[in-house]
Amino acid sequence: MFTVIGLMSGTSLDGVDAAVIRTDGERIEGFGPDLHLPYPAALRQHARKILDEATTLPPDSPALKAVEHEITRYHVDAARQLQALVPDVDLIGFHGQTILHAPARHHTWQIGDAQYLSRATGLAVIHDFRSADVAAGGEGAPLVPWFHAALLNGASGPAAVLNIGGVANITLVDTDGTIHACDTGPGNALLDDWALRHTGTACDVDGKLAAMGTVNQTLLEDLLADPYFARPAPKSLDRQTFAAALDRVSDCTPADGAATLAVFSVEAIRRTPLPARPAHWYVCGGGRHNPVLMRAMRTALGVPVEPVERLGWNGDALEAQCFGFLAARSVRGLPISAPTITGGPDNLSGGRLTCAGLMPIPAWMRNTGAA
Ligand SMILES: Nc1ncnc2c1ncn2[C@@H]1O[C@H](COP(=O)(O)OP(=O)(O)OP(=O)(O)O)[C@@H](O)[C@H]1O
Ligand SMILES: CC(=O)N[C@H]1[C@@H]2OC[C@@H](O2)[C@@H](O)[C@@H]1O[C@H](C)C(=O)O
Repeated sequence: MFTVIGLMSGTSLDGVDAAVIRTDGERIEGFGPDLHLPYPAALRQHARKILDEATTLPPDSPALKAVEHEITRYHVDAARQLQALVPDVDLIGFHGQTILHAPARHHTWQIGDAQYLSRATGLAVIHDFRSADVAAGGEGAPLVPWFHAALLNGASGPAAVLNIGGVANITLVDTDGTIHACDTGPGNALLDDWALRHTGTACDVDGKLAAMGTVNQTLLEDLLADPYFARPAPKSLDRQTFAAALDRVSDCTPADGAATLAVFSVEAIRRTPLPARPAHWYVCGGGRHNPVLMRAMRTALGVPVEPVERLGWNGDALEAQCFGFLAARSVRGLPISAPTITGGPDNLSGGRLTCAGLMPIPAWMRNTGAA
């Protein structure tokens, strides 16, 4: 068993989620403390600019390097806070910040300085989780399904775990244990951008704006006509894939636009082609705090839709815990992707190990022969 700190900064660009997990990458012995370190507004803006320009940015761009350093600094801070609470951590799983995801061009780009994180914490860091699968022809996302399946621990299916982050993704564990997954469509990202544009707040807090609006059905069907939604899984998205939807709803009132974008996310979930209809949906990610999204999903799906807390899970820390879990899988050479999850050719391991400078070889590395 390893004690691992998992670090995740998602597509919402809202900050770092950090969590401690005890796991061997197969079984989960337990969880330690978790925390969220929000990015200040200026860093969000800078990171957003990098993300918007990522298709043309050279990797050595000074602006990119500055944002990468600043983002890593928050990860260092988060990891150190957890180290102060849990002194015997073995390693770190560090997702980094996705600024571009283009698997069709064999490219996925997470920024973050693993050397700096390793040096500052004295710990070995597993990072770059997605590129091995993308290089092999897979989508490189979503990667959370192995973790969802381990948490479900053979519970009778078919059950769906839905993450509503900036992008939304689903894991379906079928009755025979097969894990199916894909990104379903937008999650909160469009709503966040719309809310920022019209209210100056980073998100539509508690869905208050959307709740006052009426869905524009013509626009909604127009948005859902995108071929992505009919494509079978596995499939994955960049945060900006549906950014043009904001222009398409630009003539709506702020409230109607928010209502239409909220139902866009929900209908994209409902229309996702799945091999089995889930009898139960468990929801994690920030979108489960939005009552408009949750209400619309209950109406659209017609089966129980509940936050993952119903299963005793922590829906805000789940992705951070996941990258701790995947780090443990990585050091053991276990798969973190699979053909039914990311569409790659095989069950593949992934992640890269970075140890800063002359750090003493950790005990776990001697035991696993990974050194
Ligand atoms: N009270 C709330 N009301 C409405 N929306 C909320 C609320 N709380 C959180 N959110 C939404 O949740 C988002 C953050 O969700 P989360 O942290 O799961 O995203 P992420 O991990 O960055 O994304 P991804 O999973 O795509 O990487 C916020 O940007 C916001 O849109
Ligand atoms: C490329 C990338 O960072 N994708 C994220 C994003 O955020 C949600 C969805 O799109 C998911 O595919 C993935 O994150 C989770 C943690 C995953 O890999 O499972």
